[in-house]
Amino acid sequence: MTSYDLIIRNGNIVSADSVQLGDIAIKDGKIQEVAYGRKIDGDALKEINAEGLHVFPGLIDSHVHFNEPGRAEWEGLETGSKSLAAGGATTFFDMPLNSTPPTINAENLALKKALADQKAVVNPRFWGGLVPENIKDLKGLHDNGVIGFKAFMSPSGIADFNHSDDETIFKGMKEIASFGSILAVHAESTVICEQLAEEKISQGKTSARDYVESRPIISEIEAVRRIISYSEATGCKLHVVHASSRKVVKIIEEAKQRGVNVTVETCPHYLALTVKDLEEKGGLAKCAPPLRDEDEVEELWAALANGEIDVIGSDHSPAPASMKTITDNFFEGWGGISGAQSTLNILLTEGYYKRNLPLEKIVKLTAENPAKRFGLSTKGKIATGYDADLAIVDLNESFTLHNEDLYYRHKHSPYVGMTFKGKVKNTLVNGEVVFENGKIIVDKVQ
Ligand SMILES: NC(=O)N[C@H]1NC(=O)NC1=O
Ligand SMILES: [Zn+2]
Ligand SMILES: [Zn+2]
Repeated sequence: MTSYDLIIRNGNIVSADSVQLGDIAIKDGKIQEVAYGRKIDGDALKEINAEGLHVFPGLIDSHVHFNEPGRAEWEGLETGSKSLAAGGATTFFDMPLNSTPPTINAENLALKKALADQKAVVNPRFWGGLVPENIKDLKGLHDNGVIGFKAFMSPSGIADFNHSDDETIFKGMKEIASFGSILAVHAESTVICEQLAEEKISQGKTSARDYVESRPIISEIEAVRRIISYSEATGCKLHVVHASSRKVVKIIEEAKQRGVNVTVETCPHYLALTVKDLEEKGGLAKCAPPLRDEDEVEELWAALANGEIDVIGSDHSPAPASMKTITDNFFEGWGGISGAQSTLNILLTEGYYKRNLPLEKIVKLTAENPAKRFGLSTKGKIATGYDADLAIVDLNESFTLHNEDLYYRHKHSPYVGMTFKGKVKNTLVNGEVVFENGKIIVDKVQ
């Protein structure tokens, strides 16, 4: 009589507070037992020998744009989720925009959910959108299970997803607070960014540096200060996405200390790339907020080490190569980085190896914290009763990322050419091996 579906033997099990040798037994998609320092008795249909390897809780990517339905020529739920699995991620929260129709009412959410059920190889979850037109639809989205709501404080770059003026944000936050959900914001100041861009363009200043200067850190700070005030006035929980600088993080830190219910995310690109990369790699490295200079990058790592940042999300926002090619005008071309497959690689190589960021902190930022913040009560931990969402990693294996290694619909990324130390060997989703020996081995999530 077989007692388990799968036993992972002798792995270094990484949690938010320790790295310990042990066995993990799995049945019916759940972790049945975690045994530290001893062998689990019983047998299983399959065993994985994880000797010399590290077992992480699968990453929860709180921020991706997979663009289906409606813009599958940019990315898709299949290619996007496969890239996550190849990078050790087991759950994603898809953003409401870049898909058409955007996820701004329950009907549109149902369309996206149905597609994800058919195509995703890791667990899908969805953000709803807050736009000036849909305050009345927020409750319906909430009742249908969205993680929370996403609003843009500055133009989104997408015609069918309007950014929210202050009136909309305030009204929306009151409504979202009434049913206890959370608002995630893209926080840049419309006034600052638009006027600076106009000035630059009218003077013919369109270099990478000009683009960066048109979206300065103070523009993020201004928007974050405003939205924190609105959170304090409405009682609405707040999550600031893609902070590019520790100066932004500091504002949030101060608010937390006053008791404001606010968290902050940053992205691998703000930790691994600088303005120099934007100058060298061109459109591939264009995003908003833009990449910053080296000293800002180091400060952001310090903030991570110091526990000032809650969550790392990839903000994977891809587009076809033709839209990422910039010859001389950096105000043109798509702002959005293809990176979902590389989050753990960056945290291990640039964080753990280069800057002594403990593995435990990586687990906190990529699994435990997002699970807690966004109410995924059975995810984010390797413990009895939790979903068996796992990434098994060889910390000693190095590789150079090539275009053909990417599972994206468009096989490009600013990380191509980088050499990483730490390679994902297996990814398990709900107890099922979805990625093994460098290959995706399932068609959809079980
Ligand atoms: N629409 C969209 O995906 N925008 C994203 N891209 C980016 O670089 N920042 C964003 O907010
Ligand atoms: Zn954004
Ligand atoms: Zn985004």
